[in-house]
Amino acid sequence: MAAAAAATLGIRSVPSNIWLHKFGARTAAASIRSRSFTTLASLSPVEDTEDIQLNVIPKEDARESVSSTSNNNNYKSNKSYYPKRGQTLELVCESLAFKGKGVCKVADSGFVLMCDRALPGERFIGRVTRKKDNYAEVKKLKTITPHSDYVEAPCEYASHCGGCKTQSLSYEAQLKAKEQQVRDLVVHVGKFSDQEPEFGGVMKPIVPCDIQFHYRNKESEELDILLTANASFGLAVMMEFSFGPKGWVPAEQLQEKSTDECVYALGLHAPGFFDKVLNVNKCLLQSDSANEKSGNESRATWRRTVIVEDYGVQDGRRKHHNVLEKENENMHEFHGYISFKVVLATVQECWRDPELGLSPWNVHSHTGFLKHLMLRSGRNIETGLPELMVNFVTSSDNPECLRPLVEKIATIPEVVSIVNNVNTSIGNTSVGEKEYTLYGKSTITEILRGLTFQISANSFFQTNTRQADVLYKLIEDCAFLKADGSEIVLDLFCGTGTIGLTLAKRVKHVYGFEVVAQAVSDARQNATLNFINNATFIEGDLNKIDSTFASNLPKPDIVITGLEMRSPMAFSSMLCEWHPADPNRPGMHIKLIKFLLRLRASRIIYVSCNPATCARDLNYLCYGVPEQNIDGRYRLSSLQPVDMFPHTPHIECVCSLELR
Ligand SMILES: C[S@@+](CC[C@H](N)C(=O)[O-])C[C@H]1O[C@@H](n2cnc3c(N)ncnc32)[C@H](O)[C@@H]1O
Repeated sequence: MAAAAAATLGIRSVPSNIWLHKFGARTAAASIRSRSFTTLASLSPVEDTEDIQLNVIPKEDARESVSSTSNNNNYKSNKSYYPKRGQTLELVCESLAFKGKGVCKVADSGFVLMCDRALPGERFIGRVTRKKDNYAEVKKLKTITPHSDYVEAPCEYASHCGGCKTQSLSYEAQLKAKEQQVRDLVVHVGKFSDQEPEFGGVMKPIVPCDIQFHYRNKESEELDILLTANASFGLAVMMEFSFGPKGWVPAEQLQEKSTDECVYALGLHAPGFFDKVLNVNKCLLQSDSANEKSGNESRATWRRTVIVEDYGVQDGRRKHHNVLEKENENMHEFHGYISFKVVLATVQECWRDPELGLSPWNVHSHTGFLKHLMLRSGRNIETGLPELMVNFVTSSDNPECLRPLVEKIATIPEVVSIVNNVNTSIGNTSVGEKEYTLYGKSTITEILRGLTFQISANSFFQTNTRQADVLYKLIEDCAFLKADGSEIVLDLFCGTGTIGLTLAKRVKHVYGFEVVAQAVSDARQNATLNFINNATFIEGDLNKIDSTFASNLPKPDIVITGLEMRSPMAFSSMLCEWHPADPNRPGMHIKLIKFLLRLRASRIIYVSCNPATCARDLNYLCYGVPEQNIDGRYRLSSLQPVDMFPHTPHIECVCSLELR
């Protein structure tokens, strides 16, 4: 069957490397070796090692011994080499993989080493920290030669915060790396052949995020970057801060910081640590470099200067509001940002006050009250001005404790909603079992593709509204709607109904499925708000469907599937073996894949923010799952990467599949 599919589709690679289903160390090495690469890990001693002692691997430590030396790296091996935990190597980063980890390879064997914060082209010394059968993780100890697309990272937290890992890579290089990553995954996981002429037409160049060019000065870039700071959140639309009992200060800054800065933190998680919170205070409030700028001052800088100089956090709000009211245009993200900054400053200013009796959540002892502060911005649909939702996530049900904070925040004009999500679980999630509205409304609004959307605290909404507009336009283009009102659209993972509703006016009916009750209720409300009466939203878990799923609905012509990235997936699907029936695997559940293959809608538009699982699911839909006797039925007609979040590892893909 697979062979037949290959013949029909033309662009499937010959399955000599079984990347997808049997990706053990041997196959990994073989597959990687079959690709051309010029940068290799070296075992040769490094001259300038200072305190870093490079380990030359003893023969007995390698599974297969290392032989002679000499090639570009003065090293040559004719056998595989597998480094051990604790060993120190000189490495060159070749490319970026999922989650922005740098990919390096051992000479000749092609054994893969992944290193956080290594950037393509960078030569560095790294220590192996974790070893798996088919790859190892490495901690960067020292850069020997930086990558060639180096730019100065504008944010002071760049090297410590878990969000914007690629700030010091030029934006062009970031785009190139993201595009390459998608291409690699589609070829090696999806098993589509990039050697076929059709591939060029299928794989589109990445769509950049134009926000890069909106605020040209460094200050403004810093704003953008901060707004993308918490990995999954985007530009001026949503930010999540965590409370912690002890602030985390990077080792190199310990000397500079006063000790009281380490006590009770509210900020961003240190990369890779669920229990370390980097206090975000100065970064959002500092004015130094804005004040240094003169003459050629952009509007953005001017606004920022106004805020910084005249906008006393407590007293100047009205003044700032007046400034905002005089402004219009498409600057609402920036306005939203300023409001974020003021809310954060206000909370930072008073939450530690002992009289309030508020304590931060301790992830180890499971004590404390305040877990997260979530800020979400939308737009007032009449004025276009930003409106903000402030969401306190607490560990227990005691909203009255928040009253003094609420009173202060409520005086910020842009704040229209303050809610409290109560999450009594010991986990770190922000969705509460209970939600209280402590001030104003329980939702905010946003405008997207000419429609108005209402968003609750726990409903998904694309976090970079400006780029979401671009994304949704691409989806609309891929849908090739007849626009004669005859088609049925099935919008899976519909969130607040955004994608389906943007198509609704040109089709017969939209059916949306979503697991979060609040989002379903928002979606229904959004249909009403936009006078759309041909959309039905249904609550349900798409991982738990049975053979009767959607059997009572008319057969859809177009299926949109807009998946979510779930946290623990990393790049494992690219490098590790996985089982297609594993219900915990991220991406689409195999039951859903089977459903789609049975359904045979003419077109599927698969929107994903995880190119690894996306590539795997595309493989299923096109080539089937031979182990389960499932035949593929689709042809990948286009794959469009989109950069929604510059400086972060995130990549969105819009894939169009046509029924064969
Ligand atoms: C990335 S969001 C996309 C939402 C929407 N398609 C959009 O573009 O705005 C993914 C959505 O899938 C929902 N979701 C996640 N797992 C689900 C499941 N098992 N069943 C149904 N919906 C799910 C989430 O609640 C979220 O609203």
